[in-house]
Amino acid sequence: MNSTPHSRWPLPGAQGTALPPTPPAPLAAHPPHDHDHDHDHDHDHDHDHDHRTPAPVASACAPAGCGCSHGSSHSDGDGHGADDGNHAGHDHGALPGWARVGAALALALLAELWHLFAPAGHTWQAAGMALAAAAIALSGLGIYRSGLRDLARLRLGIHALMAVAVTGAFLIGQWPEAAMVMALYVAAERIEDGAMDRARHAIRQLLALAPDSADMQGSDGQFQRVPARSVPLGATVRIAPGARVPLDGTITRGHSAVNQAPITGESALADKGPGKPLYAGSINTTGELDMRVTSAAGQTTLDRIVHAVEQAQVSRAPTQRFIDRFAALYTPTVLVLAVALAVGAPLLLDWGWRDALYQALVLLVMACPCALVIATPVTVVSALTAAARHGILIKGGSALEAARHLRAVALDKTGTLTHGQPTLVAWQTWPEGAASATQHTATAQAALLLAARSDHPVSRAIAQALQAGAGSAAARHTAPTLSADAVEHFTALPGRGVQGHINGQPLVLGNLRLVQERGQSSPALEAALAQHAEQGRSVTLLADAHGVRALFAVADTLRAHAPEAIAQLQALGITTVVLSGDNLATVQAIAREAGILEARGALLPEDKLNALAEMQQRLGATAMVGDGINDAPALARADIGFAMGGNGSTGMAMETATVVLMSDDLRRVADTVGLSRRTHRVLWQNIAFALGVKVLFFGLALAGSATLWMAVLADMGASLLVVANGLRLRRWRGQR
Ligand SMILES: Nc1ncnc2c1ncn2[C@@H]1O[C@H](COP(=O)(O)OP(=O)(O)OP(=O)(O)O)[C@@H](O)[C@H]1O
Ligand SMILES: [Zn+2]
Repeated sequence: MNSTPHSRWPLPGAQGTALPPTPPAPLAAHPPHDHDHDHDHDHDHDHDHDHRTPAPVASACAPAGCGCSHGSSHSDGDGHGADDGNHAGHDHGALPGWARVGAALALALLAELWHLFAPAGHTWQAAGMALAAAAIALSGLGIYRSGLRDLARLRLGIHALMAVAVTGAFLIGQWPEAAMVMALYVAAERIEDGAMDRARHAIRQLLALAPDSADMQGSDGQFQRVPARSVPLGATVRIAPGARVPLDGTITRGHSAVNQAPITGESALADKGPGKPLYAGSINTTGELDMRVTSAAGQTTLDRIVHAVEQAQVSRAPTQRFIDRFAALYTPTVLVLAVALAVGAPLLLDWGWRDALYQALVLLVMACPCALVIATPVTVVSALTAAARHGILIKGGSALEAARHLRAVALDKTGTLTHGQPTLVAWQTWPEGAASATQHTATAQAALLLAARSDHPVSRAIAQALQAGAGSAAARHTAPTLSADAVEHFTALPGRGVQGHINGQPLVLGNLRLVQERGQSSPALEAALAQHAEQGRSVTLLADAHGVRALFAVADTLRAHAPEAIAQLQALGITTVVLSGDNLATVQAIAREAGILEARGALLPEDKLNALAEMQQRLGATAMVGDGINDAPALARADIGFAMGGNGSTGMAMETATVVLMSDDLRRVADTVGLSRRTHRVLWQNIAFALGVKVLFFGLALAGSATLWMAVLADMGASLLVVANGLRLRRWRGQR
């Protein structure tokens, strides 16, 4: 339970995350780039990426070396990790700018017209060929260069195939077509490149929501507008009504309704006052607020969301790995077929060698798996972005794809089904009525001291309530003397409570399990506990060496959307189970309220892990939803770990989880499953379509009636359609 927004954030790439290792340069190292995504940024961003990420950046390219777009055209497949630095430059060398592509297209068109209308004769013919050659040179030099490099390494990249196809077509007298094919191919690559880039950087638009300047209080007490980047931690910043919050902070003065949609995806306004966290990018609607800055520019929750999504895009989704493997086989297979056609058709089918060669060249162009290969990353990246915008931070394509297989969801109780902010509703000394007034006060003091040392929600509830009592009572003057250091040998007992010595006396504050283990339980005590448990309250006991001295009952409230969320999961055919460290009767009461049929209580962290493994065995793929340190092992073990990311969650849980629910809204679990199913549908629509087009052209080529530029246009058309279909996911809205 940390209290500042920045300290309880999943540190992308920190130990134990599902993210790939964080590259050394954090977001903050690129502040100038971070906000300029409105103009043509292909270059900046790709370079940005190339040195920030160890893996190929969501590059769709198959190991076989498809040259297909995505700002990368990695003809040097396996060289990615090794020579990141220089392939960035080489990629862009392969693709000329739009001006040159346009000029090449115009020249190719001219060559085509020349071919049709120019009078016969060697001079005219030669001039036409020169036009075509110019078009090819303008657009295709980079392709030739990387194609040759691939050939030299005995790798059959699409660039090599294109170079061969275009040269071959030119040589067999199809020079206008050769020119058109090269120009169209390069144009298509550029378009895909841009689309992929836009999809990948759509998440960056979130960053623009945090203003670049802040009204900071100077040493003279006056507020002055300064660049947000120069605001130090701890500074006071004022946010006018209607303005956006520039940095993360804690409110020090004022009350207002705040729209936190960029962070939580929740456009419902949150009422906030002193002590509450504010997130950069949120809109302050009604009142003026002052806040103490808790995270510098580049380190805000918003920055971290964007960074986490970008990291997620780097990791390859399973479908993508499958397509990559497929593409690696597809290209050489088509190549073999092309050679077979060129050699076999004249011998076996009596085709003219020119026709056979031509159709073989068509097959070479078709060997490009572009549409197939771009279909997956565009779709996955769009889905991850849409999810982030709705407060679902998915840390990798694998989790996105896995969610649709979920058969069961295990939920933690405290902080997940409930708000995790219990309050003390009753306390009494034990045995009942035996304590004098002084003993009563001393007991409260001891419990307060122990509880105050712990971050556990139960302890905090006890400490808060007893503190308030102590502050107003006659005991006020004794409180300062027994300060926190009055507790010696303080230890947390996970799943049980805490222990420590006060005035040399060993004391424990914990649950019934702890007291039973110490042999200090009794039927009377357990009966008293059962009464509270029936009402969903958790009971904590204070005990010394001689026995139980007091009993504290805390109650937590069910999250508003919990019953609806559980119903949604059940409607999806997903079994829900509560796994809690709290005692069983209490857990059962809360589970009943939420509509969950199965409840397990009194679980230690390792028991939670075992319970989860048992669910995986019995029910199939199981997710865990949790918020606490005691949930971390189960979150890691689960097929998908969901962490509550809003108020009160522990950084540990968020680091371990593969999905963080920024809004603490349990309905997002069902939403994630829905998005996963939707993504899966789009992925396979795309794959089927891209393959269908290839099969169609295959047939046409074998029938001898495909033309080169039809093949290129079809490849381009298929790529564009597939990209458009994938981008549709950016508009996904969840179930509401
Ligand atoms: N620091 C503590 N102070 C007081 N009680 C504690 C403390 N730690 C654990 N307990 C007791 O042990 C029980 C189990 O704790 P644990 O942290 O494993 O689960 P929890 O967070 O309360 O519940 P859940 O598993 O549903 O989140 C708590 O319900 C509480 O009664
Ligand atoms: Zn292609």
